[in-house]
Amino acid sequence: MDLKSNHSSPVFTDPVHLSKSRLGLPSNIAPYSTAAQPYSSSGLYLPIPRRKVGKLDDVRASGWLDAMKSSSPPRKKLSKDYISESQSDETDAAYLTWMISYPSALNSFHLITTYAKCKSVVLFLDYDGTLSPIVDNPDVAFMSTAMRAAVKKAAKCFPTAIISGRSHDKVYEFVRLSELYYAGSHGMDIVGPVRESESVGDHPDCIRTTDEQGKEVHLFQPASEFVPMINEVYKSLLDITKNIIGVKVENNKFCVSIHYRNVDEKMWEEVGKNVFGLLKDFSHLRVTYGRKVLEVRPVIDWNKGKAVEFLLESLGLSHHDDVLPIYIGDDRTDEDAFKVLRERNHGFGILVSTVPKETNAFYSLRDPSEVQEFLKSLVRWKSSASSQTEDYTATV
Ligand SMILES: O=P(O)(O)OC[C@H]1O[C@H](O[C@H]2O[C@H](CO)[C@@H](O)[C@H](O)[C@H]2O)[C@H](O)[C@@H](O)[C@@H]1O
Repeated sequence: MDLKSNHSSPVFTDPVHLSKSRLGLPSNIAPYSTAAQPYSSSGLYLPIPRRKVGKLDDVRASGWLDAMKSSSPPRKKLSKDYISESQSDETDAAYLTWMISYPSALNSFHLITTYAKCKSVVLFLDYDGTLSPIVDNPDVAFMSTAMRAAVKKAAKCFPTAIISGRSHDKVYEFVRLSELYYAGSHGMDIVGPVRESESVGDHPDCIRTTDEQGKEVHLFQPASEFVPMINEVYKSLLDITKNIIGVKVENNKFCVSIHYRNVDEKMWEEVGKNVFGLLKDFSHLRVTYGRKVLEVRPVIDWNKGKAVEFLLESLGLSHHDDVLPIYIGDDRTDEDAFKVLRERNHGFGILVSTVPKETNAFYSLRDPSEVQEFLKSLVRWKSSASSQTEDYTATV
């Protein structure tokens, strides 16, 4: 997608200054807070403050190796192949127990649609591990044709957005559906719809431009000032990790991913030492943890949860009780979005996982094939609900 941009984004925003301006975004999200506050329709600029610097991230100061391990649980399929039957039964029992708290969204489908009745569903979908299976080489994490068809049909029924850690362009290349909204780089690269009635476009970090198809869109890049720094760190990371077999460094425009999936576990510490060692010189960058990946990103209070709020607002769906946002994701970074929905008591998250995990989601699905089934079920439900309404209208 070739987006023409000539705007430089003031990331180091002053919340006091911002609070004087207007935007239809939640105004009362406290600076430095990751928790969403109740919505106020008054609508002021959403401050995007830097998180406090000078203080190391909790896991950055110690325990990053544990965090690298715990964010990367072994794949169930592998463990089933290699562990004894009794261990496997134990794993299944633990999963079943976990599912009491996080029931399958497929088994709970009737309950979900009963709740969704008369509400407008909005879909937020993570990409890797949700729409495409996790594979060793991130460059070939393609989604299946069947999944693309399911997402396309879902997008015909419900506003649908992809929220990914990958750069906007890369995730768009994989998904290739122009009817969706995209938030790349963990929400730091959003292409959203233009709605004349909304004031989202007045935000200083938001520009109006055209996409590849010539469609008018809002481009929101709250971390654009970090691009030179991210490029510098990307180059340094390539250099300092070049002798660690299996490391892959990926430039995601507003963040950098350092993959250790193909690195011998004995060398994970070496990977961490290099990354955290380098970041000592970059106090405006921090690290988050994904599935066998460390992600270096700017120290701004922006994440997938904020991206969900931004998109809901762009769509004019933020303050409606009859809107039901559903977010499906598999990663730690998706927890920010699950948390926002849970705390606002507005919609719910569905965690994709084959292993029990602590989560802010309400429901679970095992893998992308179940995600596909869930999307297809939603489309069937929507179509039958619409035809029932049509029948009723024809009768009266
Ligand atoms: O937010 P997402 O769309 O889930 O993106 C998160 C990261 O996904 C990718 O890495 C993950 O998937 C790879 C392909 O299956 C896998 O090899 C890797 O181990 C996973 O961490 C992507 O490459 C990253 O840039 C994203 O940040």
